[in-house]
Amino acid sequence: MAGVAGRLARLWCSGALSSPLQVTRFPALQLHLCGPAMRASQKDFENATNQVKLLKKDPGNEVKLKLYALYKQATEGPCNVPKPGVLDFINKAKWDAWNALGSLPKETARHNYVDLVSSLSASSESSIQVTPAADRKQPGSDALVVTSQDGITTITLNRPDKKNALTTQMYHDIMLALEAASKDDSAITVLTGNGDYYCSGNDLTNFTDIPPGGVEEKARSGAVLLRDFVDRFIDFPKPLVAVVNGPAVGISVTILGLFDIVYATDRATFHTPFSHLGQSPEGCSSYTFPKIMGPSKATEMLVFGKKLTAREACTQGLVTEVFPDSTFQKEVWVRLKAYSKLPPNAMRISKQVIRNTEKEKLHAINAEESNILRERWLSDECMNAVVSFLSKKAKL
Ligand SMILES: CCCCC/C=C/CC(=O)SCCNC(=O)CCNC(=O)[C@H](O)C(C)(C)COP(=O)(O)OP(=O)(O)OC[C@H]1O[C@@H](n2cnc3c(N)ncnc32)[C@H](O)[C@@H]1OP(=O)(O)O
Repeated sequence: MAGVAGRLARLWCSGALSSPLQVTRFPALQLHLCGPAMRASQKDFENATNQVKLLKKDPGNEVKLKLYALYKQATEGPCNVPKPGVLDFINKAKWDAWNALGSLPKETARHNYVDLVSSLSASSESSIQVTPAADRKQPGSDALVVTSQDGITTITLNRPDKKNALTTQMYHDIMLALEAASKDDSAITVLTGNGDYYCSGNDLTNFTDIPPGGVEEKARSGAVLLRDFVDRFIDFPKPLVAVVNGPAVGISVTILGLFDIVYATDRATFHTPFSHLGQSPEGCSSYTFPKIMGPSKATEMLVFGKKLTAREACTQGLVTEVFPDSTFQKEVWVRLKAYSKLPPNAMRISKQVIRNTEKEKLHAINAEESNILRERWLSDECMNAVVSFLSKKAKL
């Protein structure tokens, strides 16, 4: 906590807060850092110190540390008191945050304090419970719905009439949603589907949208998109949970190996029919599946296209737990709400400890799988399979 607050505060002093999230979340502050200095009066400052006591929402420890540091800097100037001992966690975190402000002038600190309180007051006036996070970029269509509630950001695939097949736009939107979720206040991020399917994988009509550069260009851009998409899952910093509400196909199955928890209804099935489609595994499954379930079970799925029931997938370690369909939603959300109340920083750090050693390897595997698929997409085997599906001659 102290480290995060310290780093934030140092960035703050250096004027280097530049990500879109920070820009939108603290617009007034950003204006102050980047534009001409406007000064807050002593009266504004006193009003802000009163206003802060009236906030309806707890702004969280990181923000409280920032407020503390700015208040001390504004009233006492640079930190010159002795550093508390390492075991005095709270006072040490406060000291770190204050000390990180360095020689920031008192009146700048006063101004930043007023701006911060005013941005907090504005956001705490909202009484809406279920909202897309205020600073989240909205997806480009309603095929993806993103909500935040109870410390959980939920990304819902919302094309039930097409079994939640992933269009090119949806890949982009999911990447945007993950990026926003990685920076928002939620503790946990969930991916789920609306309707009877979780996801039927890549929308096969994506293959019909051929650019002027022809099929080679299509395959090249598809491989770049696939690689970027899977990279977001590899790098996602918070606990990532799949709530598999029904059958899952193709890429929606393979990326499950990059999730931290997979909860499934007993109605779900897991199907990766790559050979049938003239394609090859993606989503790092060529590495994660053999690791999770052993090479021969992975081969049955990824090479022979064996469809697993939810219970089989659970026995093989791909699914964490299976729930009866009748109680699935209720049981899963009760559980996730309880998890979301755990200290978010501790969860994030524990995830890093579990996952970070493999990240480099996963990125390399993702690059390799995407390259191989680029060639597969140009093969007769793949083109014939897509044409068969599109002409309604073949279904899985
Ligand atoms: C950036 C690019 C990255 C690429 C990454 C690569 C990923 C690889 C994969 O994901 S491979 C998996 C591809 N998916 C499939 O092959 C599934 C194809 N769909 C089916 O076989 C069936 O639709 C089904 C088994 C999923 C469901 O069958 P059911 O009979 O229950 O339902 P319908 O077939 O009537 O489906 C309803 C409508 O939905 C359309 N649809 C379903 N899935 C897809 C899909 N993947 N792509 C495109 N369209 C899909 C289906 O055509 C129906 O549409 P209609 O009502 O207009 O007829």
